[in-house]
Amino acid sequence: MLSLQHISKYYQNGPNKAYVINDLSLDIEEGEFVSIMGPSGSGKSTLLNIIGMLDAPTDGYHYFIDQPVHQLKEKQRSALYKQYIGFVFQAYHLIDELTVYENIETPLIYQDIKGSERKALVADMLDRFGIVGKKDLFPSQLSGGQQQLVGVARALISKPKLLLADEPTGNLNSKQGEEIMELFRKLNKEDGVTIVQVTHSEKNAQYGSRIINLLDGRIESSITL
Ligand SMILES: Nc1ncnc2c1ncn2[C@@H]1O[C@H](COP(=O)(O)OP(=O)(O)OP(=O)(O)O)[C@@H](O)[C@H]1O
Repeated sequence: MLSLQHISKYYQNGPNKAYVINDLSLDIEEGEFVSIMGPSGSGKSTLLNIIGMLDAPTDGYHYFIDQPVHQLKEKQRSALYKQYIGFVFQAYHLIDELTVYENIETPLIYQDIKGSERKALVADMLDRFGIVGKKDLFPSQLSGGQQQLVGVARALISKPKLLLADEPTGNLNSKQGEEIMELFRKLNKEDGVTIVQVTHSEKNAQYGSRIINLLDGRIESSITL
């Protein structure tokens, strides 16, 4: 599904280059559920953002669904992202002024999907996530776990092939966190969604099929579970 080859990302620090990702190569197959771990500052979020095309590497080759991402123009990258990728963030990134319903609907509006179809898709998603009764509430009126469910529902509404999650349970209590992990497991096993998550939790990492440990912007180990 994706291939990173000799990827580096550095920031120019006076005359020095501060490497955040250092000559990293990684292939991820369709259907995998990969957990990225490593100490703070090891480059986990940067790597996830590069995979999700939200950040561009300074060097290297990046292929996604056979497209050479490193050669694409911004507009083409953004079209690829919209078609194939869903992103879940630790801090939810919901829009405060929109209701639950409207938050979930937003990606469909960007995809120019017509009103009646949007309505049916959002209704399905609300039903599936058991949040029909919350649809007219605003994010601030929900618990953290419920907000993250909305974040995941929004990421999934456009049926992405690749779901990226940066510490998706970071702000949740352990029960809420388990629910999100169970949901990811189901999405991966039953719906075939490829998942890459960044996590500090060994327990959450075990939900996946492979654990990649980063250290100083390099892969220290890759363990298949
Ligand atoms: N704009 C920038 N300029 C300079 N350095 C940066 C910039 N953005 C990120 N970095 C550095 O990149 C390094 C890796 O950051 P990243 O967020 O990828 O780490 P992480 O492993 O996800 O950390 P954490 O677990 O704390 O979230 C950090 O040392 C950070 O200071």
